[in-house]
Amino acid sequence: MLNFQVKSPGKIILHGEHAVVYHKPALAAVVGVGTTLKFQNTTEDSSKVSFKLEALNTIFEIDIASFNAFLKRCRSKFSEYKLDNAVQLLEEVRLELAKQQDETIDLGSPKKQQTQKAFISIYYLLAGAILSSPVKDLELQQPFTITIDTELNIGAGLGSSASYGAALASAFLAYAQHFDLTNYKDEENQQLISLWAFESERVMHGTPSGIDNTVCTYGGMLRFVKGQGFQPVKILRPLHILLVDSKVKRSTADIVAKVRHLGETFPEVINAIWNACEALVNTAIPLYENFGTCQDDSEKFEKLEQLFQINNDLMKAIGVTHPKLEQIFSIAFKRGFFSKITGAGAGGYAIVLLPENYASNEVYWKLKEELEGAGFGVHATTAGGEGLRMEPL
Ligand SMILES: Nc1ncnc2c1ncn2[C@@H]1O[C@H](COP(=O)(O)OP(=O)(O)O)[C@@H](O)[C@H]1O
Ligand SMILES: C[C@@](O)(CCOP(=O)(O)O)CC(=O)O
Repeated sequence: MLNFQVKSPGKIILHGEHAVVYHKPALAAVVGVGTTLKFQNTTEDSSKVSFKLEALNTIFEIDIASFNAFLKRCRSKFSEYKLDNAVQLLEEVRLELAKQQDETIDLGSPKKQQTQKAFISIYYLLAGAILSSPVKDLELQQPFTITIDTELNIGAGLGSSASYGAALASAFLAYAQHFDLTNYKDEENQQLISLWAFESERVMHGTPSGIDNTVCTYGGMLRFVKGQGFQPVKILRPLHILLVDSKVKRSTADIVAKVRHLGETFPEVINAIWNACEALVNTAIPLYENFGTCQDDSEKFEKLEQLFQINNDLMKAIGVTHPKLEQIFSIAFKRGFFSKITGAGAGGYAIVLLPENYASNEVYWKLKEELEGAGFGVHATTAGGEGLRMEPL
């Protein structure tokens, strides 16, 4: 196997977060920041493959002989490995890793839970890719090193987990010869990457909708309905977005559970909000699609700003705002910009819609300065660019 790297983007949800969990459509787009995975063959004489996770300051090592013994046990349990056995395989991986605590070298990271989930994903996706390989009885052979670094803040609504999962999935699937660097973009291969990235998402937060792994794999902007798949939204040019990090930590799984409880307590009220989110997504799509088709887009842009506002108010109604996010919204509003929660909310990132010529607008620089002065992380990017890509190193 040649040395290679994977660039896997993060994402924003433009509209429809939370509603998407209840099978309503959502609109998501990749952003210009993401995860980089480097696969390098090791020349040293080693009996281990190793994973350097820069963001967690941790190294995870897998002993080749014990991993192959694990594969052998799995092959005897699941006669022909298919994704239908995924639930069972994940259980086997959890048991195996619990037995192998010693294999983990923790470099003093306090982020134990994050680290544990990151390790489970590696073991699970590597085993899954090899067990389902078109090469019969494939095993781990030569030692290799995988280094993963990210520009995404973890657990903040930019899809760091899906970006991580898709990077791992593509690397392991290529290693297990499902495809190579020339054909990974074929439809069936992208489907496979997204499927395994979804499996990693299940490790991270239980019952993901699947929107994050889909958009991160395919890229662009897309309309997604849980259980039904997605359609690309054909945009003429990427959208300009300001990512604003509230620096408030939160867990997607906890917020989704809280919102679910609210919906169970007031089903009619909350269902009305999900219906409004659906109408909002359907109204927004033609605006995004037509953006850039004529010289003056100002009317469309103003409508999108209004939809940002309505969407954000709907999110506030389900209780997923935070005083720090409110501070961001009010700073942006004061300067004439529209912003909203993206992803689970209750912290994490807010997004501000930027006009085409924002960089030559003095008010934009004032906005940036004021947000930074208030202690927020600010990063201007585009939404709707390229999805996951693999290239030789
Ligand atoms: N670069 C990375 N390296 C290792 N693990 C990562 C990385 N990025 C994300 N993760 C994993 O993803 C989890 C975060 O998932 P989640 O709470 O859904 O956040 P997000 O909204 O950013 O996707 C972390 O606990 C960690 O296990
Ligand atoms: C709230 C939700 O709609 C989006 C969560 O996004 P994130 O994990 O905050 O990036 C949940 C989901 O789609 O699984």
